[in-house]
Amino acid sequence: MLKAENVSFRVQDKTLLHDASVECRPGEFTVLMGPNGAGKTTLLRLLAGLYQPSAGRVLYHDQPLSSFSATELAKSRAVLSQEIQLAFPLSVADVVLMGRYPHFQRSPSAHDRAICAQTLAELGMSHFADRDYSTLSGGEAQKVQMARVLAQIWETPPQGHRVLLLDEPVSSLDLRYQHQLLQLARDFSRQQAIVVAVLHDINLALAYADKIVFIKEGQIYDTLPNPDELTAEMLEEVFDLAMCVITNPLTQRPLVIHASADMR
Ligand SMILES: Nc1ncnc2c1ncn2[C@@H]1O[C@H](COP(=O)(O)OP(=O)(O)OP(=O)(O)O)[C@@H](O)[C@H]1O
Repeated sequence: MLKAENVSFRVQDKTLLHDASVECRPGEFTVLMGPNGAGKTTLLRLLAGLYQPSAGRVLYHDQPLSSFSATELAKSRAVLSQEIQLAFPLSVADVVLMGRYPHFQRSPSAHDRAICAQTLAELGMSHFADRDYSTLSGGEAQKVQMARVLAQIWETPPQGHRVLLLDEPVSSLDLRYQHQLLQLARDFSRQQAIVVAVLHDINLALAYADKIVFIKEGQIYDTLPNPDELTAEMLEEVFDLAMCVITNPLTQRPLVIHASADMR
């Protein structure tokens, strides 16, 4: 279990997140949603241990996240950030291999390379292995970064569960790959991994999330353990848009349609 207990995060005199509590369980795909600047990335980075809470605590397997060493964490917790810039030229294969850095000393084993080849294949990117990463399109680069984080936590550690934290992982992907990547993330959670993703598309969240956490103005507005119970009223409050929840004729699941705030 990965758990935030009453966490707050302040920078100088500004509170970016206030008193947030969330529980992310193995086997579960949790989605964080909310308006721009609400605090989603801040919460994800707190869950990752990349930020230290100003108040409250983050627990991983019932122990403070801060009690784990960086190397220990890197073997079981991977983070896909929004913008990734490389300072020097690398091939796609080398970028994916970066995910294996916590697992080898001087040079990667055949096993490390095999895992990287497999994750690149999972993302349909094998044929890009030798390409200069800097020449990739935004969507291609996003798929390669997903292959990198999957390679990092491909194997379950002897104790505990793997944690995959994804910040807007489909922002550059076409519709088909948005579904493919989220399917992959959900399948990954089903191997008893903890998966948390920040998404902006409520319909994708509804299609893939086991739990949706809504964040607004630096606070958790609501947590929906069953996304099918989503109401238009709640969405209107969070996003300040006119919303309607209908049934998707293709899936028979809830589908959200929206219009400008003037329609409310
Ligand atoms: N280092 C910082 N100093 C001051 N303000 C910051 C800092 N980092 C983030 N913020 C502010 O904190 C707020 C929350 O940021 P965060 O990145 O968590 O939002 P978000 O919900 O992920 O937004 P988006 O949907 O736009 O990505 C924003 O208003 C942001 O400008």
